[in-house]
Amino acid sequence: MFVRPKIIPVQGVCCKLKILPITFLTSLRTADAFPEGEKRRPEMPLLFAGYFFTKFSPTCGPLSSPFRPPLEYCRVKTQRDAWERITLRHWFAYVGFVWFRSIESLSRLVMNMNGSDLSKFRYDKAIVCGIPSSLPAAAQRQSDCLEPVNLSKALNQHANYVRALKNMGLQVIELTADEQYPDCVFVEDAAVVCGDIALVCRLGHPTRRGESARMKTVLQELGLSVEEMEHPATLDGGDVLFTGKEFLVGLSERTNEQGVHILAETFGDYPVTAISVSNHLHLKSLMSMAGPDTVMVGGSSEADDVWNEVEKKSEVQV
Ligand SMILES: CN(C)C(=N)NCCC[C@H](N)C(=O)O
Repeated sequence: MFVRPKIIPVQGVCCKLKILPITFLTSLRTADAFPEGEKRRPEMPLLFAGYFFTKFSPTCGPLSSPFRPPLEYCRVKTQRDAWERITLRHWFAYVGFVWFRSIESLSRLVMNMNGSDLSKFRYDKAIVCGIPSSLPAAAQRQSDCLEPVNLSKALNQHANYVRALKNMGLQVIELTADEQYPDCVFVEDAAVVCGDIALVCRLGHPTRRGESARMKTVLQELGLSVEEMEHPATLDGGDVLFTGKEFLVGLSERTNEQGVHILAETFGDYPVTAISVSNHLHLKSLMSMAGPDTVMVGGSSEADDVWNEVEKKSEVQV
């Protein structure tokens, strides 16, 4: 089942020819991403149509605006949905190869068309930290009844993770495990990096605050412009979801309003929106980016509530 796109009359022959098959395919894929019973978004095909209209025909710009959806991100529930949505872009790129004899030029066009600048997600370095043997006994847990951490399994998973990062061509900066800090493996909490700016966090849990000092030195050595958060602000990187267009920041047990405020000051080029998170550790325990403009959201009712708040508050709305 999918929602049949409404084709808006448009001036310009070349525009009409290119738009039809692409709009059709888009509507099919969009409907796939929303399981039976979930609210359909008939406006999505129109969004794509709208972009084609504005990009291909100078005469039809104003037509596109009333049909834009309230939020530019697409919510997916599984990796398969995310993959399908992203393959759609590859399909565009393939068509581009045939039409333009240059994948580069069309993929650039597709990115502009969707307003997503993929360069914001193109990384060349990754920082990781080893797992200390103190983790199973002393790391913070959300509940005492959780299954104990299996250290050898964790070490094995971590080694695979580092290998995967290296295979992607990233330069991997490997920090040694610090036994003083049982949670030090979760490096993403200690700093937020965007472009050439790094914000060293004051972590929300007092047992983790000391992790920031080493991270600060590493980021400075990488030549980034480093800012540091001070008392009373707290923020864990796990609460920070960068979509490429804005920051969504969980207000949680670990991240307070002052922390959100400092993040907004530090990364002034982007809108920053606070989202309430309760019953879960971080915003990114509930959702994460799965591709350009594609957010993977958990299936729990808490994840639904938090996503609803994102829909209401996100700055990337028209
Ligand atoms: C989104 N995630 C998973 C994170 N960014 N960090 C998890 C930190 C877990 C650690 N035991 C703690 O309680 O701090």
